[in-house]
Amino acid sequence: MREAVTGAKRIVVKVGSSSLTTAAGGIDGERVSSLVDALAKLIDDGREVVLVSSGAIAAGLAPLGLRRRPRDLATQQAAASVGQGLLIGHYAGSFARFGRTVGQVLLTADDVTRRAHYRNAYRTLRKLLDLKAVPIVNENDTVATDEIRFGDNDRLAALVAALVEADLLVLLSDVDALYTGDPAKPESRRIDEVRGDDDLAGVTIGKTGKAGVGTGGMVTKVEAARIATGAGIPVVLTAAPLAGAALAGEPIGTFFHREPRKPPAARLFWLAHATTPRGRLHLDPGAVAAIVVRRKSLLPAGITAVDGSFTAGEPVDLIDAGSGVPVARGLVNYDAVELPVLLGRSTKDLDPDYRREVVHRDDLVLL
Ligand SMILES: Nc1ncnc2c1ncn2[C@@H]1O[C@H](COP(=O)(O)OP(=O)(O)O)[C@@H](O)[C@H]1O
Ligand SMILES: N[C@@H](CCC(=O)OP(=O)(O)O)C(=O)O
Repeated sequence: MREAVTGAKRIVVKVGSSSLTTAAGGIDGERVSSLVDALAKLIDDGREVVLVSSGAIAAGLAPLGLRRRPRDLATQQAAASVGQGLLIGHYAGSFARFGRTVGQVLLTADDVTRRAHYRNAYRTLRKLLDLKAVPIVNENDTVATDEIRFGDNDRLAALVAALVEADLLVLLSDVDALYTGDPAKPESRRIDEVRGDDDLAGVTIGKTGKAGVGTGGMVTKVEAARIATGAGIPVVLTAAPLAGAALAGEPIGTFFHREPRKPPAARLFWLAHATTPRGRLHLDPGAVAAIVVRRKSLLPAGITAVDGSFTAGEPVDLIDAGSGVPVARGLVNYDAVELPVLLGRSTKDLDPDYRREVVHRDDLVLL
């Protein structure tokens, strides 16, 4: 188990807002420095580190005279816009102590789901690592709208780990491990390892901690751990001040074992876990079998109905019309308004402009 930690060559480390800010608001320079100390040591040991850091919104509060985390998206975005620069400034200064350069990478889920964007994001991260710079990733808060937003960075970190094919994901928070219930309650017990969903049965996974600056609480951390372990990447969850010890292989925090089965391609992971479908295509039984069993592309002939308003290139869910259950998600090749006249029609009867697949098999992930 600890070998998975000490032997990991490429590591994605995610740190939450609650671990970076002072009680009064604003970035806590000392906490940033001690995290950077631990990460710089890893890099000096020849490991590759991608940091996913929250904290932009929290860092922007004090300079804007905001007393608490705003609820509305526009003010959160303004705070993130002010705070992101400050946050990166802190990291740049702190990594400079070790002669290391940092690179800011701001991502939205939509960016990374489309094939060309995905390749681009991967290339940028890969090149930063090759150039021995430390990529520091955050959600692109100023442009992400409510519908497409992660909000928390836990799932983003899991998807970045899949994107860079990391050997390990480390989730750092203000709590030292996953507990069986609210860690403030004396009856809650620490969970050392999680092998699968059975180990989570009976665990009360709660919302954010007392700091009030985090977003997802344990819910999104456990979800992130599921996504990463499903992509074949083990996860360590612990408190930020314990990062160095945990990464040195000490039995600290909660270790989530990776799943043994072969994961789907990383881009499709983003499609399944990071996107919000813009519409639904209802499929007849033949089309469901073609997609689920034979892993074919979706053609107009098997679609019985369409709902939602989407444009070509956006994510849609493919629904088994019989049961109403979503069976797959894919990037659609047509606008919603183009589809009704094509439904149920054989491809050879269609105008040549409309002979392309509705969803190509390479852009499909089973749910
Ligand atoms: N079962 C649990 N085990 C551990 N922590 C939990 C649990 N349920 C809820 N929490 C809370 O989740 C908080 C961490 O989430 P959050 O505040 O979003 O942090 P971050 O900013 O690091 O993402 C902890 O402070 C803890 O109070
Ligand atoms: N992108 C946002 C993340 C928001 C947030 O609070 O995330 P987290 O602390 O990881 O639950 C930010 O930088 O403020």
